[in-house]
Amino acid sequence: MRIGVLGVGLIGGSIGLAARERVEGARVSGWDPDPQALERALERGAIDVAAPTVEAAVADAEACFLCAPVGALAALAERALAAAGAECVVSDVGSTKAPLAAAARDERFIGGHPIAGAETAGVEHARGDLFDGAIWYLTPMPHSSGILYERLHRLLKAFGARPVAIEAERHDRLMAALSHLPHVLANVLVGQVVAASQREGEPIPAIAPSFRDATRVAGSNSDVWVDIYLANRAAIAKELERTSAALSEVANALRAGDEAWLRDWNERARAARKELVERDLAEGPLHELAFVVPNRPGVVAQVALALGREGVNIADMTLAPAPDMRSGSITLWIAGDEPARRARRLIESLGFAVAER
Ligand SMILES: NC(=O)C1=CN([C@@H]2O[C@H](COP(=O)(O)OP(=O)(O)OC[C@H]3O[C@@H](n4cnc5c(N)ncnc54)[C@H](O)[C@@H]3O)[C@@H](O)[C@H]2O)C=CC1
Ligand SMILES: O=C(O)C(=O)Cc1ccc(O)cc1
Repeated sequence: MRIGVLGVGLIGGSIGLAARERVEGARVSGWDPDPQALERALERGAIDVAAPTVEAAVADAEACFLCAPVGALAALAERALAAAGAECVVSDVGSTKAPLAAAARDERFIGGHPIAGAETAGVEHARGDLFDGAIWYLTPMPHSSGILYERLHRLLKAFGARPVAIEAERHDRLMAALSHLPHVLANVLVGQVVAASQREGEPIPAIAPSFRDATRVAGSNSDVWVDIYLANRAAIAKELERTSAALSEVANALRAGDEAWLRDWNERARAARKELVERDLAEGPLHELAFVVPNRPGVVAQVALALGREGVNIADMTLAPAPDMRSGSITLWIAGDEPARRARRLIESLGFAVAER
């Protein structure tokens, strides 16, 4: 499979490594506006070929990933889509999806976002196993090609990831809370401790483990994060307002010396964190669900989004058009008895009869 990677940094480089290590016959063509980054990607074995232009990297690709900072993605998508063939799926890895709204009008474009990474930058830190077990959000539109969605899903599975469909706007609101807020808070925490040290006229004698854990992502790659903050500024600002309100509530309980409130608040946080972390790890026996759908645009996106919305993970999928091309057979593999039951109910509620094999 020929794969184009535009922007060969931490994430683009990891895609290149994952493809070259795990996808039979993969040939990765990379491009980056920074010639040194491109050279380092070649040295690291993250790409097979250093392409001289976007067009050359994309020319005969079957899949193309846009891996530049979010602020550069819209223009890059336009260029890549103009150069890509009719059968090439074009995706991106941007941490926010709103900037790709125009590109998403093309049936070959399916937005994406791996929830894996690091506070580091550049291909030096890229890893072929970076996406193992990681959720990889996909944002198909009703007009997105079902065939290309399936190809992308399969490729991401080969990278070790767990693709999950979600609407672009929901994705951005969710990420504001789940990823962007922790990055803002890490920066604020560092600032608070520096200010406390100055106020006390004391150097900080020792860094507590809790401080180290909670501030790991402080000051992450500015080239990437300033773009994310700007692209999702309204949703992040809203999250910060909610956070301020929550902090005020804690401050009030502290001033009042409200032991019962503090105990209950702390217990609820422990239980909620445990549930969130364990839910991420939950797996189970694989169920194979097959159903026939009419061959109309949007049907794959409709099914994938319905399951994604209810937290049902599609472990694997295949799509087989009938010979007359008027219908197609979709097979989904769902891990866990309860998620499989839920998936079946959801698919049936969309009007499709499900057979379990
Ligand atoms: N770092 C992380 O943990 C994660 C990052 N992302 C997203 O992945 C994307 C890339 O981030 P990283 O790989 O971490 O950054 P990076 O800084 O390691 O790599 C970015 C690369 O893009 C190149 N670039 C800059 N402008 C470009 C353009 N116009 N066209 C093509 N390439 C261009 C840079 O030269 C650099 O090599 C960002 O959109 C980010 O939001 C997504 C998930 C995780
Ligand atoms: O290092 C971490 O914990 C991260 O949070 C990495 C990360 C950064 C940006 C993303 O859009 C997704 C994941």
